[in-house]
Amino acid sequence: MVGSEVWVEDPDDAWVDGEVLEINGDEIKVKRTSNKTIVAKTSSAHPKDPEFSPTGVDDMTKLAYLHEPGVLQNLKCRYDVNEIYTYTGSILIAVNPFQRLPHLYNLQVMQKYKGVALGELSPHPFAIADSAYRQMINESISQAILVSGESGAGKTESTKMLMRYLAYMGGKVDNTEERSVEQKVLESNPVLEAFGNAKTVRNNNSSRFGKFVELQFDHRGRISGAAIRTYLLERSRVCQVSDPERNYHCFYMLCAAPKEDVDKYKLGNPKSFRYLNQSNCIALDAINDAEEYVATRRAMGVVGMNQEEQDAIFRVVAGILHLGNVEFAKGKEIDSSQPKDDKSRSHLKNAAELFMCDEKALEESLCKRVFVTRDETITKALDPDAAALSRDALAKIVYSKLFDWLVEKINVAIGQDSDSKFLIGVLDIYGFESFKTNSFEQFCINLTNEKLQQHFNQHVFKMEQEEYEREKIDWSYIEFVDNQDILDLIEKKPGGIIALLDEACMFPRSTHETFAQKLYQTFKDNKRFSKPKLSRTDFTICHYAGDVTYQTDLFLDKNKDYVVPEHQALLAASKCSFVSSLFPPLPEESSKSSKFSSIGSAFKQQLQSLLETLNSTEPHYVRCVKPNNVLKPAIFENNNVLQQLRCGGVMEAIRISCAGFPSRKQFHEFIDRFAILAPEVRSKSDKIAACKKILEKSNLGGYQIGKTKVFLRAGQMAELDGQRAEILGRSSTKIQRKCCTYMCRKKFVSLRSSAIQIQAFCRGQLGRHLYEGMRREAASLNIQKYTRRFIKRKSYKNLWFSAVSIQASLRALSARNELRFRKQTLAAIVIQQYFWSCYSRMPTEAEHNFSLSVVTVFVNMSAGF
Ligand SMILES: Nc1ncnc2c1ncn2[C@@H]1O[C@H](COP(=O)(O)OP(=O)(O)OP(=O)(O)O)[C@@H](O)[C@H]1O
Repeated sequence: MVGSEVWVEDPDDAWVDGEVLEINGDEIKVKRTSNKTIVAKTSSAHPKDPEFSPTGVDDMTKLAYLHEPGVLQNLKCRYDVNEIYTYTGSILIAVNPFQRLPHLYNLQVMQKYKGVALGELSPHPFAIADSAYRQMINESISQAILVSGESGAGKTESTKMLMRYLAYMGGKVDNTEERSVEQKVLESNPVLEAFGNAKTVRNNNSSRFGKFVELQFDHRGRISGAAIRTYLLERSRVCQVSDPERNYHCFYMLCAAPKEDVDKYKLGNPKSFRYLNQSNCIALDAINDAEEYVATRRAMGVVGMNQEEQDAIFRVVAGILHLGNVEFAKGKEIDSSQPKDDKSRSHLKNAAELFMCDEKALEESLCKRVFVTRDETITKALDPDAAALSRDALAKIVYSKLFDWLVEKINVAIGQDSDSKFLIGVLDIYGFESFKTNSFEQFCINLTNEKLQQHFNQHVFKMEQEEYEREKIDWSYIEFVDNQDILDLIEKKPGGIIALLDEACMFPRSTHETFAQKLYQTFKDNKRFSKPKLSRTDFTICHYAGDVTYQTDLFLDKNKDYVVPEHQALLAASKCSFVSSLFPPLPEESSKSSKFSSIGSAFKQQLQSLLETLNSTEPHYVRCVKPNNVLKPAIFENNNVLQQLRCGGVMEAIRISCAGFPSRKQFHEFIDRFAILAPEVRSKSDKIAACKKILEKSNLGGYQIGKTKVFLRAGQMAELDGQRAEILGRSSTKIQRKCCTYMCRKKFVSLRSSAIQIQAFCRGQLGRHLYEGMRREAASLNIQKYTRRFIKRKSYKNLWFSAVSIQASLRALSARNELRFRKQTLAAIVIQQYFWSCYSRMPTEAEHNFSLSVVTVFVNMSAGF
């Protein structure tokens, strides 16, 4: 509808939103918020929820529109606020935050989730683990938690959280010295990571094997035993590492070990070993290899490996490194080979010492091959290239046997409980892979994912059915999407790809070309199989998650799980009991009959048994998503995430849901949202009747009313929203009109009253101004008068005061002068009398003058006072 908000496909951002400007047949014109206009196919547009909350919903099934863009928008807006977990029903989607969020996983959080129903608290792996644990206890059914996702998506981290929670719930309070089962299970992680993890372009700590950990519980719900099953360790990495990846962590740890260990194993700089220096990446920022070495040895102790065993393990690891440095040159005989130089000889010697086998025998096993025919035994020399291949084959088989031994040892140390009542299995397995070049490993990985996908589809389908049954609605017509045809193509016996590969491996003359031809012939009409136009040996399988083209070049070699008899004999004869135990003598029969055993078939068997276990459990799913390829926080790449949601089956789950009734709403939510279509229902207390009335008025068909929810077919929610938008649109026009009138009137009235007020004010102001002016003038006259008067008075007063004070001081002065004169006169008379009395006769004139002068002096002197 023109004016409504929609999602349309976009090559860069997967889905973008905008407002519909025009609809022209099968094309719509959409205006984006950036004002950019785009044209898209009407069929590819999806409605946008006008009521979508900016913080999203914690369960995708609560979305009004359960479609790709809605799912993507919801995950993105939650990721933006570090809400990395979201449910899709009971499936947990975990988007890798690429940053530590410790507050999400502490003990308090574990306590919070204990015993709380799924969905009551925010989505979390603890909630999934708790739900599995409760279901196991309450319903006595074994459980499985399947964690999947592409490399670096966070499977191993999620698995650790799940295991921690299960250990917390089922752990024993044990005061004995002996470590508990759950401690051993948790400590097995660092050991398996040291030997089975490596840095890859996609993950700095990538598990190069699949893992199924089975926790066994007693009738009280306590962990009583455990078992770890591993799948398909990537062997080729031991000899071949491409830049900027690394080999398995244990090699670097050992090179960084304390000096006495490094000396003991004749090691040194990792850059000096060919199996490590093919890549420039040696040290990792986030990993301290020396510390990891110590931690790994400690963990090895916890899982029951004694010092002697630990020494032997690292001796074998060092032996492999030395073996890798043995290079070959042409020997004396034609097409023969021998160690290239003294350096190679010295490494050969070191390898022999570390494997505790005979040096000469080691050299022969690398440079020669024995063929047994019906009549005779022929020894054939190998050329330098073949000897190098033989060396690498030996390194790979030793490492793979070592890894199997570690897993076995851990299992023995943890201990199985044969009386256990139920188990909870946690599967951490590689997700679907599709690279530029895909080899046998990708083929096996994708087979695993097809199998798990089928299991997942069946489960989601079952859950849907259960929901419909609970709600008592008719679900009979829902179609089930099945990938059985792909599984048949790969593993059907006889005639599947694996069977044809095994056949090819058994015929000595087969090559990857003949194998590919056979595939093209056999599957020319299979719609899941195709031959790429420009290739003679590749083949493409149309997997549930998309097309993958495989290169057959190394399929035959990689499928052969074959220990060269010379290698077997050499190491079985090792003086080190640990090494010889890795190569127990083969049963007489198998060593004679066929030297070939198929990795593909063995893996298929392993998967079969895994699926059998899973089928006997109630599954729970954790889908891990890697939001970007730069492994950094806060970057959410739509296309990338969408691809993973498709591969991880999340979109398939949604599709299954869409096949039935993808939109469902609780009665009260439905009424809240759509009562506008039938306003009279607001007064109804019967919610079902109210919902029915709304649906009747909207002229929809095919919907179902359950016991607590309304179930709508795909597209019906949009239809209802459209009707609602129309009514809202009409109402809003009416409201706008009324509002405009009201506003205009209000504005007019207020303007008018303002004008009047201004007029009145102005008039008032004028009057006031006049009055004020007059008042001011009067006041100024008064002031003038007063001032004058004041000045006058003040100056008179001052004059008067001065006169009085002058008078007073004059008077005082004259009085003083008079007094002084009198005093002087009196003094002169006294002095005269004195003189006269002195002379007692009439003084002479001289005396008289003298006394006069004395009197004068005296008078002058006193005048000076
Ligand atoms: N919940 C999380 N919190 C913090 N960081 C995480 C979380 N999940 C994953 N990471 C980060 O992502 C990295 C890759 O995660 P992880 O090793 O679990 O991926 P994976 O899916 O097991 O990959 P692979 O298949 O290669 O083994 C981790 O080393 C960690 O740095």
